[in-house]
Amino acid sequence: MTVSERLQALQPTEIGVPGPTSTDMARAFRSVRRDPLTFLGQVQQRYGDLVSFPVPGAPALLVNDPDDVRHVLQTGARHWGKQTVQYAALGRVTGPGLLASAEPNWIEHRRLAAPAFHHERLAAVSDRVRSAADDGVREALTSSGPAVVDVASLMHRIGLDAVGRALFSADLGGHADDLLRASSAAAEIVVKLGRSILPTAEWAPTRTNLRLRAARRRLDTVTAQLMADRRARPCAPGDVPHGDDLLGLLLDSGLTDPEIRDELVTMVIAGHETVAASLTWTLMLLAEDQAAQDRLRAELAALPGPVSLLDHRDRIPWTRAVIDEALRLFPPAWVISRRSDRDDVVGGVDVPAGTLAIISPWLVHRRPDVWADPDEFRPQRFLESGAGRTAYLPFGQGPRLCIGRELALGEMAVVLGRLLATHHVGLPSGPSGWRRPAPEAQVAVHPRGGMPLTLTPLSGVAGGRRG
Ligand code: HEM
Repeated sequence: MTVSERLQALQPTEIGVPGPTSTDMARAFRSVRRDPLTFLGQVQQRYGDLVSFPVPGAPALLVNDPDDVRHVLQTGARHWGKQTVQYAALGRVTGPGLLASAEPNWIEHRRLAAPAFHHERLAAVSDRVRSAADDGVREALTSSGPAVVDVASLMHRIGLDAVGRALFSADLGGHADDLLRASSAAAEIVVKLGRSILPTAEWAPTRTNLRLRAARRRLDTVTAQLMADRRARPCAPGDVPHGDDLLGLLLDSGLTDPEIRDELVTMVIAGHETVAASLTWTLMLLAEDQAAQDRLRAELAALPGPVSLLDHRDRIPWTRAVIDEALRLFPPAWVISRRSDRDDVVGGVDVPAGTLAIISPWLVHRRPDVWADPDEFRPQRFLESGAGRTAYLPFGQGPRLCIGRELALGEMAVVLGRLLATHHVGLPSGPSGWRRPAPEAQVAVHPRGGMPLTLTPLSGVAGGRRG
């Protein structure tokens, strides 16, 4: 039976919610796989805020209304867990680490990891994140004149380095290439598995399984090395035995080595792909909007010292508004899924236990009833009180809210601060010949084919633009 025939044979559970039929899905199969963001947008436009997809067994619903989203992720969260294809696929790389875990003991792991993300801890690692940004910029930008640079790959490198230095106190330099390759390969396979409608057995020697195993082996080697290096490190009397960063906390927590490995891999994958993607889109938006870029540079230059991981909280409102708006337009986590463990009501409709809820921040953030001119880049809206906050979830909502939120927002401000203090960001072909790279929904939303932007040292910018 072909994929198309299998799709047509699916028997959805009828719950009286409109949505595409099996035949529609079979016809759209290729475009769904190629560009799920456009497909979801079209489906929402056609069928409304609650859309049913034809999958076998329990219903699958696209949930768009902000109140319904809050019900699934927050108020009713106890009964909407992570037993979904999306997280099962991720779990094949990260194991039951914090992000993929569908287990009730997830909360214990969260409590163990939380101190590594507390404010005092973030304040203490600001210097390290700054160094990661400085080193990345220095290595990549050696030219004294304008250079067209793929900022997507530059931000990947800096994002990975920053996570390593902030959470493992480790310069991942020696491992960076290996980790980048392994985590990108793993991420690509996770996406493929997550979209596959025909599950393959994990043991089967398929090309995907073999590549996944190779990526896992590389991730295992690097994390084992990180643990061994830390255990071998001498500890001064009175010090926390293995250090007070995330790696130290985990090593002293009583978790087993495989459990620690799962958390480390989770942080590497969750922590660098997302931040790198957010920074990439933010830089594109700033290259398109020179006034916003100048204002951000001026705000950061007016700080009494270098940008810290906590400044985004209240000291740099414009920079924070730019970041918030970039995360609205390009939320890296474009889809969040949950499955109910009991009968429930969503959007006024009775849904049975086992219902799958698909929530797309990409769609919620573009609701014209909440966000005026939703496709426009207008950071100012975040300076106006209460603007659209109920329909804003780049970091999720409820108990599974991103644990790395503060670190990510701080990192973005620090990296933007360091890069824009020395460089002007522009469009390679000038505004008239510029076409945005298409957003591609992978584990995070990345620009297809990279993001070439022109970076010019400030001394070399025409008119002597200064930060
Ligand atoms: C701009 C950057 C980031 C974005 C947009 C983002 C987005 C998200 C979202 C939407 C969730 C919730 C997923 C769900 O509810 O199913 C999440 C969870 C999570 N994120 Fe992030 N994230 C970012 C940065 C980070 C960083 C820097 C780290 C760590 C280094 C991190 C680690 C995690 C973990 C461990 C979870 C699972 C938390 C739990 O379930 O208890 N994230 N993130």
